[in-house]
Amino acid sequence: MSDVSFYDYAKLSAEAKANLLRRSETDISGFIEKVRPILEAVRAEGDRAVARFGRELDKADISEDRIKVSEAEFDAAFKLVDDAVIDSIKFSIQNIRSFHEEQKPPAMSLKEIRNGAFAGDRFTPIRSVALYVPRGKGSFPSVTMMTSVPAVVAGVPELAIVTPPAPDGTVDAATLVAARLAGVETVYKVGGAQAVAAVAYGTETIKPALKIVGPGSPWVVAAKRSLAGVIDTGLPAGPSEAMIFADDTVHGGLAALDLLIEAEHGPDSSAYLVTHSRRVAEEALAALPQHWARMTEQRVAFSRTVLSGTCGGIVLTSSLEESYEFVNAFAPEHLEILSRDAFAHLGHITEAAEILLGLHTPVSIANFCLGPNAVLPTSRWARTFGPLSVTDFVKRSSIGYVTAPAYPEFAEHAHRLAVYEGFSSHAHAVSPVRDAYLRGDGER
Ligand SMILES: NC(=O)c1ccc[n+]([C@@H]2O[C@H](COP(=O)([O-])OP(=O)(O)OC[C@H]3O[C@@H](n4cnc5c(N)ncnc54)[C@H](O)[C@@H]3O)[C@@H](O)[C@H]2O)c1
Ligand SMILES: N[C@H](CO)Cc1c[nH]c[nH+]1
Ligand SMILES: [Zn+2]
Repeated sequence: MSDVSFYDYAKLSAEAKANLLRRSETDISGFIEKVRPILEAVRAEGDRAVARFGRELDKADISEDRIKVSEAEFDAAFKLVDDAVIDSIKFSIQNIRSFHEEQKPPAMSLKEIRNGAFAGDRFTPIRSVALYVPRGKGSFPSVTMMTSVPAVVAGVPELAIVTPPAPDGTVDAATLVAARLAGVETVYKVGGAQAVAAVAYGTETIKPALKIVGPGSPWVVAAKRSLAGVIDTGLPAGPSEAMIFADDTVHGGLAALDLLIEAEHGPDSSAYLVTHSRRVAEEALAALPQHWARMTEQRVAFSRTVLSGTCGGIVLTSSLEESYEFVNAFAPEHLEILSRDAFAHLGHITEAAEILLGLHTPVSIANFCLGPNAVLPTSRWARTFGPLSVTDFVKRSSIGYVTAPAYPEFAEHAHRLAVYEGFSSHAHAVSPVRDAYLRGDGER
């Protein structure tokens, strides 16, 4: 297909290579401006603004008294969703739970640092967390599972899902089923920037939360960035992105098949095939029309936009080393290593949020049901952030305990350093003044 962006990597200038690293959300300043009045209205008017934006932006039949999903709506959802889909949700939740249980830190660990002096960590759940489940260019029971399961494993006592209402004023039925099966009781019908504001400030119906996690459109990303001083906004998860790394042991048609997985999310997705094999690149180009012929019109349009634009396409390198270089520079959200010897490449890749190995681990399996979390950092944040995990739902306190026999040695060193730094009270607290109190004859 001539309208697919094709890059001969070795021939690109440094500037052109840098341009390949851009994402649609790289410049989000326009959205920041546009969400400001939404955030302000929710802060000032609460439920009234939430319902109004639901009607205006989601075109939903929604009023202030129907923002919270009722028990009757949960019951109806279980009747609406096909039994086979409920089975798949249960299969996925089992795997996601099994994976995340391994991440649960011990409630407390103490190490004897020196004789009689102990130090360690204690982990306690964050008191309240909101889980953002998108619904615009798709419905996402999968995101419900990926956010809810680690939160429940962590033991967060106050959990609530926020998700946009559909035009008939309902929440996606499978999202409600997944929420209940994962152990989340509360769901609010609010999405976009107004959802982030509602859980940051609280409204008459919606309880404020300490943190919000979950991926979303640029509206959600912009609202999170704007309210980062009010609520903990967790790892930055924006529009989906994937890179398919293929060596010369695979068919390019298979690489094209997997390239389309994340390219179909929306026009703002990013999706690249990188290969040093011209045969693979040409087979991929030739296969795309066959794959498009099997897709829905909307998904063809999204993926064509992505693959023909500046955030997607095929990158032909001159060597495996150059392919590794491009992957690491891009730091993708999802990476497939499509090779009959995938483990041979793994050691060369350091910057990717999720690395899927071999011919039988397409992104789809990881998106839905393998177990690792599919809420992942986008926009090159994989260079410093990891996937959503149980640790995102707990906070760590340091614990220290010095016994009487260990105290004198520590006091001596602390006193010396306090004097050096010029802190007189710090020094007095570990001086003979303290010793007098400890003996029981302190100053009166
Ligand atoms: N990183 C991840 O783990 C991950 C997982 C799943 C999905 N995603 C990404 O999340 C995103 C989901 O986006 P989506 O659109 O499907 O759902 P969304 O829920 O994030 O966004 C839809 C909401 O945006 C708001 N909105 C839409 N148009 C607006 C306008 N003109 N003005 C103000 N607000 C407006 C509306 O309130 C609407 O409810 C996609 O980019 C997808 O690729 C990422
Ligand atoms: N690809 C998304 C994460 O970037 C997850 C997902 C859910 N459903 C489909 N895809
Ligand atoms: Zn996906």
